[in-house]
Amino acid sequence: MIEDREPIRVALLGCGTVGTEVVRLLRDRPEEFAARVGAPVRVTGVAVRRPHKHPELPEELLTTDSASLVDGDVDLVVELIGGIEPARSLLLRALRAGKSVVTANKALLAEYGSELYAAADASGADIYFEASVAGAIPLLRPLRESLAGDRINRVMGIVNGTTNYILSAMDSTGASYSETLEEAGQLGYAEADPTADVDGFDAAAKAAILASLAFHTRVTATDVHREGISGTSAGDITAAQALDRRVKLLAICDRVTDEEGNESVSARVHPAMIPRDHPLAGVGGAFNAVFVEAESAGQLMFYGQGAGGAPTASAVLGDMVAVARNLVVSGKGPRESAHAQLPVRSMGQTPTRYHISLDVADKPGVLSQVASMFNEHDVSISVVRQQGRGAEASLVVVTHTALDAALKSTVEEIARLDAVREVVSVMRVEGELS
Ligand SMILES: NC(=O)c1ccc[n+]([C@@H]2O[C@H](COP(=O)([O-])OP(=O)(O)OC[C@H]3O[C@@H](n4cnc5c(N)ncnc54)[C@H](O)[C@@H]3O)[C@@H](O)[C@H]2O)c1
Ligand SMILES: N[C@@H](CCO)C(=O)O
Ligand code: NA
Repeated sequence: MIEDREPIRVALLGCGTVGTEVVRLLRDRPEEFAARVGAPVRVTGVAVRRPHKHPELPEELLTTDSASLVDGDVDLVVELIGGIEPARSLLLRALRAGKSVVTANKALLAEYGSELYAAADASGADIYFEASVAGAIPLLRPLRESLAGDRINRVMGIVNGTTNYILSAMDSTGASYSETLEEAGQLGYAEADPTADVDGFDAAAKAAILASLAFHTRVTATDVHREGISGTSAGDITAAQALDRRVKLLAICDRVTDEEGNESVSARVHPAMIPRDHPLAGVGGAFNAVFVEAESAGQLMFYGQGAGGAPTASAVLGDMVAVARNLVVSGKGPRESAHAQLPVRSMGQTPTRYHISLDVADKPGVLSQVASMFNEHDVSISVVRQQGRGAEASLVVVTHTALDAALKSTVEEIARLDAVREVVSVMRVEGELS
């Protein structure tokens, strides 16, 4: 009988938005979990900061002493505190003692992932972290396991719900960035301090995790070029609409092969214009979606709820079942795979495409002056649109692919031309043939 087996003892660290849902789901369906695992799963302690805030939990489970909980008789430590410390020390402590770990902590993994993997490897413990990227969406397990026999060339997606909510609202209502951010806060999407979301830190940590798994290379958050959406204006959104495009904050991880066949990787987070008929353009509100392009599998798309208590708890519970099953059969989950160790490109050396919208003087020769700047930097132009507006005219240029540094310096020089009154919008373009 399953219920007669030794239970898998779980320590939960942190009981906030996600932790509360994990506890609820475990308590609602204990028999189902036992049947799927092959042994009962029992929470033996919950570390919290303020026990009086958790009247829903039996008092004997609650503790403020996380370290003693980790050191006690537990088989699995589930970390839902977030941030670097004390999460890092607590997880290292657990792993070094041979206790497996499930975490949703992208900030920690993106900075100290290798340290955690090494500790897990040394003691034979498991580390699972599906909830850390794109919440409920099964994405990391497909990368770590299902696609382990393929060769991934690109991972591109929307991995932050808060910013996607803001950009979607700006696109549909024409509202300004600050109005929409306030709204997102009221609806509970944006964090109390929304910096991690709107400045792209959250998405950059996720991009580092995705690039590491996709390219079997250690990529940390500092390797990821990061631009948030605080500089995205209603003018950028309108400029995108005029070209039948939408602005999305994208995390993009690429395998880049140079002319000599040398491979490297690049990882970046920035707003980009994508065609309105691109599947990522239709991802609205706080949803996430990620495209994976693999050599044999072709294009895959993962879509669903990337944030929120219950959706994120679904991913945590899936990982808990995986670890518990491994414990029952004395198996092991996947280890770190960083054998390729490809060099990481700087943003300047990453191939991108730009959309540039300019207010220019409406007189002859302006177009050729602008065009010659692109020529000088060896950047070729894909689309040019010029529209007269009385004394002023607007000029829109979309380039072909070039190195980002060349595109950036071209724009800087164009901005200095006398005939250019204002650079209205500069944004990268993704999701179409160059
Ligand atoms: N909320 C989401 O939508 C979501 C989605 C994906 C991943 N995550 C990740 O899940 C983790 C938890 O997020 P959350 O939204 O539940 O955060 P939260 O702030 O709601 O919960 C964290 C809890 O940990 C507690 N805590 C802080 N320090 C502690 C300590 N030393 N010991 C014990 N408890 C402590 C806090 O009091 C709080 O209750 C984070 O790593 C986050 O990035 C969250
Ligand atoms: N703040 C994050 C939570 C999920 O990681 C978001 O908005 O996507
Ligand atoms: Na996920």
